[in-house]
Formats: sequence, C-alpha cells, structure tokens
Amino acid sequence: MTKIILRGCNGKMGQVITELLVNDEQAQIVAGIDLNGIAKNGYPVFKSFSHCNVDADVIIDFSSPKGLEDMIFYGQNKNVPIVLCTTGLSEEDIAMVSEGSKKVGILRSANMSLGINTLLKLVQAATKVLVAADFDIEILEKHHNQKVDAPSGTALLLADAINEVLNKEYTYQYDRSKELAPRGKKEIGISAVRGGTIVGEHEVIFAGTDEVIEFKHTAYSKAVFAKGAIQAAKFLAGKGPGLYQMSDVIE
Ligand SMILES: NC(=O)C1=CN([C@@H]2O[C@H](COP(=O)(O)OP(=O)(O)OC[C@H]3O[C@@H](n4cnc5c(N)ncnc54)[C@H](OP(=O)(O)O)[C@@H]3O)[C@@H](O)[C@H]2O)C=CC1
Ligand SMILES: O=C(O)C1=N[C@H](C(=O)O)C[C@H](O)C1
Repeated sequence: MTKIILRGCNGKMGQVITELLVNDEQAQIVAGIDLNGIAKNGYPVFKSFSHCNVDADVIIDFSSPKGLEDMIFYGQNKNVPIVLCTTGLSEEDIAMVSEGSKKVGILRSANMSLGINTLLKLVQAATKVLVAADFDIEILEKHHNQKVDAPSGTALLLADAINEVLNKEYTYQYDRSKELAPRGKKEIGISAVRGGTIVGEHEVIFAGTDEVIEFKHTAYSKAVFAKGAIQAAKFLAGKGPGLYQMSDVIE
C-alpha cells in the first residue's frame, strides 16, 4: 500500500484526489497538509510539514509555490519523494527543485493528464517539420476564473517542449498589445483566457502561408489530472534522488 501525504488536500484538486483514493486498493492518504488545517476526509490534516509526524512513502502537491522549500526540506529529511503538480513556480523555485532533487526524488509536471503528455510528443514532431517550412507558433490556453497563475504551467510546458526542438532559440511573447503587437520571427506567442468553470484547454497553432494546423487538448474534468498524479505517486514511491517527468511514468 503506497502511503501518501497530500499537500493542498482541501483544495479543488485535493478533493478530487481524496475521492479517487477512497476505493484504491494500492494507495491511501495518510495525512493532508493545508493552510486551514481542517480535517474533513478521515485523515489528519496539518497546517505545515513541521507539524506532520506520519510515516509516508510519497507526497503529492497541488497547492501553491509558497512553502515549497519546507516541503523539499521535509522530503529530503524523511526520504519521501515528491510529485510536484503545483504551477506558477518562479525561476528560483525551479532552481530549488532542481537542486533539491539531488537529495530526494522529485517528479515535476504542470500537467498530469495522458492527453497533454501525448500532445507534447506530437507538437515536437510537428515543430521539426513546420518551422523548417516557416510556420509561426502560437499557444492559447483557457481556464476557470479561480486560477491564480497565468499563463498556465501547461502552456509553458508546451512552449518549452517546442523550444527544445528549436535549440532554445525562440523567445516567449505573452502580450501582443501596443508596441508588442508585431510578430517577431523566432517567437512563440502565449495567450491566456480566464472564465467560468473551464477545466483546462490548450491549443498549439502552427500558422503558415495559406494553411494552419491546430492541436487542441480539452480536459472535461479534473479527474484526468488526479488519475495521472496518483499513477505518478505509485511510480515514485521508493525511488531515489533525481528529477523525474511524466514521460518516465507514461511511456
Ligand atoms: N499538474 C497538473 O496536472 C495540475 C496542476 N494544478 C495546479 O495545482 C495547484 C492547485 O490547484 P487547485 O486545487 O485548483 O487550487 P485550490 O486553490 O483549489 O487548492 C489549493 C489548496 O492548497 C492550499 N494551500 C495554499 N497554499 C498552501 C501552503 N503554503 N501550504 C499548504 N496548503 C496550501 C489552499 O488553501 P487556501 O484555500 O486556504 O488558500 C487550498 O486548499 C495550482 O497551482 C494549479 O495550477 C491544477 C490542476 C492540474
Ligand atoms: O489550475 C488549473 O486548474 C490547472 N492548472 C494546470 C496548469 O497551470 O497548466 C493544469 C491544468 O490545465 C489545470
């Protein structure tokens, strides 16, 4: 049985994971971490890792970049690897994750769904062909009105996957208003829409002369992310230090 600490357990994703694990015979939540510290799902909830005294195999984090350092510190000290699903990380946070993974296993992914992780490979293959034919690349993402970060972590993940194929020569253009409106040659445009209860939509648009190819992923429920996170937690439990990705879990 994989024993999980769920950080952000009282949030939207935390609740979906909690529900999915009720009937899971291979994994269970042994504790939650959440700012309000309210226990409502039959497992203890602590306000921070400094109060958490349970025996666990893995941490799943869907919360906020705040307190990231404490979580990594806990993981290193207790030898508990971390599935890091939280987005909106700064460059400093990402460097901290990279450094931290030298002492504890960390799997970071801005999107745990099978669909997006398949899309990453598809857009890389398309980029190789289409950029050589002078196509421009734009990414459009849409999310619910509660989302605190923009652009989405997934939009950045897609842009980074594309840029990897382009030897990291492209820059990201987040705002086309005013003087930034004209398009540069080696750039990936990234735009965000926020409204209602949109779970998550990502479009990668390759626009050439007289033809356009669009790749689109739509999440219809948060369960697609929760299932991927649970799969990743089962994979990561017992693994040693290192920086892991969803592609290590989903071949
Ligand atoms: N990788 C992926 O596939 C996905 C990633 N995400 C990301 O996961 C994160 C959470 O999303 P979501 O569940 O929708 O957000 P919510 O705001 O609904 O939930 C976040 C929860 O974490 C708590 N929290 C905030 N800060 C801390 C902290 N420092 N320590 C402990 N708990 C904290 C919040 O408490 P309070 O409400 O009191 O602030 C809240 O209960 C976001 O970054 C989102 O982008 C979301 C979906 C999929
Ligand atoms: O906050 C969300 O809801 C989501 N966040 C992730 C992101 O920033 O890419 C993944 C998903 O699209 C839902």
